[in-house]
Amino acid sequence: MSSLSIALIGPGLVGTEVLGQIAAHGGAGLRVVAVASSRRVAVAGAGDDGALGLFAAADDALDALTAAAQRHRPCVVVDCTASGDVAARYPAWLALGLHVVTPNKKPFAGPRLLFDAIRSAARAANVSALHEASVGAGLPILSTLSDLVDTGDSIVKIEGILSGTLSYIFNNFSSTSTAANQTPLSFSAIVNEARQNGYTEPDPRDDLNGMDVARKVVILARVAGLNLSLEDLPIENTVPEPLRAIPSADEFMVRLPDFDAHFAALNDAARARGKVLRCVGVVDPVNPSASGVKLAEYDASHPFASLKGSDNIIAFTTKRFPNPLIVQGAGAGAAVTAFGVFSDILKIKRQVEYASRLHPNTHP
Ligand SMILES: NC(=O)C1=CN([C@@H]2O[C@H](COP(=O)(O)OP(=O)(O)OC[C@H]3O[C@@H](n4cnc5c(N)ncnc54)[C@H](OP(=O)(O)O)[C@@H]3O)[C@@H](O)[C@H]2O)C=CC1
Ligand SMILES: N[C@@H](CC=O)C(=O)O
Repeated sequence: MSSLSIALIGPGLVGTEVLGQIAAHGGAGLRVVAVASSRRVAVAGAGDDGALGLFAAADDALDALTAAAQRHRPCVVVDCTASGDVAARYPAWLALGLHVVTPNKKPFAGPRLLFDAIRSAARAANVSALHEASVGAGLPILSTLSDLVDTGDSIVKIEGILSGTLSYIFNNFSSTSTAANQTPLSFSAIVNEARQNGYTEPDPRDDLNGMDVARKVVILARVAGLNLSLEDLPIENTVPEPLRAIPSADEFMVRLPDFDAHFAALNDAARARGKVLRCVGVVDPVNPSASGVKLAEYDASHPFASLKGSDNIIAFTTKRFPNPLIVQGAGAGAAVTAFGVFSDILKIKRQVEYASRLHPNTHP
């Protein structure tokens, strides 16, 4: 018996993996009642055991998904897009009594008004809007931060490598250049690998221009109780100026090798000083103007210098943890991101089951 329905938007890399993990777990007691992309939707019939229909073209795919979600409450809308338009619908979904789970950063890092509207709509309708995977993919970063804040700790600083893509790029770039017996991989070749591995945003410039990290900095700051927005942050943009306005991501990738020498020079200059390049995000509640995204050089002995693969590392310095509490592990890729989404869904399922034991005949 399924106690919770799923209406999933965005069956791309992450969305397909979420559906795959649910199926591989025998359905996990969940029932998928709608799947929508930008122009197509498949929905289940109105009856309790209606199967998911064929994926059909629709101008109003999200309206059809919303109607199916309402018919099958309690239901979680799972947003696996990177869309601001989809994000703008969260307050309405929550007000309808639908839960929301997402790895999308835009709803929580965009306009402060939307962030506040999401939180107050969720409170008013007694439903959840969970987004663990929006920072650090499947790593327990937002849940750890919420627990620290909710139990009265004071956040002194949050600092870390928050991009799986930039971690992968700079970990590999510094290591291939320093190994004497290895042909160094070019910057553009490593960016291409990160894209093929599923670490980048749909447009890899959203990683390279610092915006993905900046969004994570804003989310961390807001969950920590600070009133910070993207406009308040200095953000270091590593995309070469002539490539910033190119319309398509594919064309950007074709032109990127023209700038390999520029990136090799940056890397070699750091190396000559015995350092490596790393892109770091900082939330500093004590001195908010020190918050931001920077490309900095680190000694080889620094914990940020020895990461592997797409690892993220986040250090929470707090009143209780003057020696920081550290969370580290793979911070991008379909499997770990879908794990973060799936585990948020299961948290809601447990709440729904508990509530229905306490108050049979009511939902959500
Ligand atoms: N990749 C990773 O490691 C991580 C990703 N994330 C986040 O996960 C999200 C998904 O990323 P990813 O799977 O790589 O992206 P993809 O580009 O692979 O998939 C995006 C999906 O969203 C759909 N979509 C886009 N716009 C709309 C819209 N307006 N209405 C309905 N559907 C829409 C697309 O459908 P169509 O083709 O029809 O446009 C596509 O199915 C992003 O927010 C990303 O930041 C978070 C953590 C880690
Ligand atoms: N593009 C992002 C994906 C996860 O948020 C990253 O590289 O970290």
